[in-house]
Amino acid sequence: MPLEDYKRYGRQMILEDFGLPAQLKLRNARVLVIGAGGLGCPALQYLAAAGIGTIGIVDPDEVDVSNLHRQVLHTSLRQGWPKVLSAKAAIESINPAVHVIPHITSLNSTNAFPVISSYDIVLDCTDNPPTRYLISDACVALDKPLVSGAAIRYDGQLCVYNLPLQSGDRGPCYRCLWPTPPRQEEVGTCEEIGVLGTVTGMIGVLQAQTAIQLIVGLGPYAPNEVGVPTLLIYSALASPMFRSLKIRPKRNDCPACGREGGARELVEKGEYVALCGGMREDLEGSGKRKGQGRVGVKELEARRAEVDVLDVRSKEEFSICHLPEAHHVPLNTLLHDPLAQLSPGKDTYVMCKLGNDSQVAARALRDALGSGADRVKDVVGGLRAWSREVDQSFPMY
Ligand SMILES: Nc1ncnc2c1ncn2[C@@H]1O[C@H](COP(=O)(O)OP(=O)(O)OP(=O)(O)O)[C@@H](O)[C@H]1O
Ligand SMILES: [Zn+2]
Repeated sequence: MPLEDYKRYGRQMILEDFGLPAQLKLRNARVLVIGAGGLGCPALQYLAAAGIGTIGIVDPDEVDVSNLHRQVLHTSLRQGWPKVLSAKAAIESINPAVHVIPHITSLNSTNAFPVISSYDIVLDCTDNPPTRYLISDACVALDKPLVSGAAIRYDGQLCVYNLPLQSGDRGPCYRCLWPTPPRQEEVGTCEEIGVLGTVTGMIGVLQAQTAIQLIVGLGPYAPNEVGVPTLLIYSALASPMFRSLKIRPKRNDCPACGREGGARELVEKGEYVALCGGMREDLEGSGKRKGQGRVGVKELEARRAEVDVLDVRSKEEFSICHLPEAHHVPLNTLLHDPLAQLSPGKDTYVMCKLGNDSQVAARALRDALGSGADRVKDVVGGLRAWSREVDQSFPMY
């Protein structure tokens, strides 16, 4: 090891059960981090600082200002950079000895095997169910331990899937634990429902720590330990904040890890988006489609004085910004008693941030109304489209 590295890593090398051998294991290790966002950034930061020799990073996305409260490797000056290159630059300034391999691409069923195969351990730091199933299946097929993290709102989870056990067998995979994908309406993104930066930080750091322990063989992953797979549940608002659940062994009927070759076939079939309920076709908020019962923001602008504008966002979001004439009814209140929210004799234009919840609300209002339902419209693209197409000074969050 270079002389300087004795000093650089001295504080961790003197730890019991660590020493020079552990440091050399870290240097020889190859770790793949998929997603350089809220979880990936803190994970990468600590993996690099600890001296992991080779780190691959996969992400197709670019740095946006809305990432910076939690994606701590990216900076204001690197807005617009590919996240992978921004993370690489940050890592190189922390520890120039780390060899960073950039993969500026989305992991998909075509590239999963070639990308993952040359690494020893995989960290799932992504944010969507189709990718989680794909990563898990590919790790089962390639026999790689998978350190999986998730965080949303004030809550997070951590689990090691496909964990090598002392018996020679493997722990359960993601599919064993979550055989059925969540319904689309249960899946919210950070953009839609929010996340605290320190929560993704907690889970990302735990992912890095778990990877280090797996590489070195520490604690539950020491060679003489049984290595019981657990699901760690973190909730910043709960007391205690951490709970740990022992999870069941792998399922014999798991389509991925329950039979030889199953996982490989699943990756090759590549039906991940379909498995998770297809694209959010009818709930997409891109602002492009204007069907029956939908209006664009230009029409809202033209008619805002004569219609009733109903804003169905949460009270927190409404307090951040709203149209002055908007009348506020959070989605859940509206769904509880749709008709109570309608102003008589006026057309109602329903809006939200992106144009997803407003569709749900408008549908409920129309169903409740029966005849005359066409007086209820939802505003395509929501306030995001308003801030882009009508009033650029309107705050967007
Ligand atoms: N299939 C995939 N392959 C590689 N990276 C992925 C894949 N799916 C998601 N990601 C990346 O995982 C990261 C997840 O980060 P995070 O959850 O913090 O969300 P974000 O997309 O950056 O932000 P926001 O949801 O606020 O727009 C993102 O950078 C995203 O591009
Ligand atoms: Zn399984």
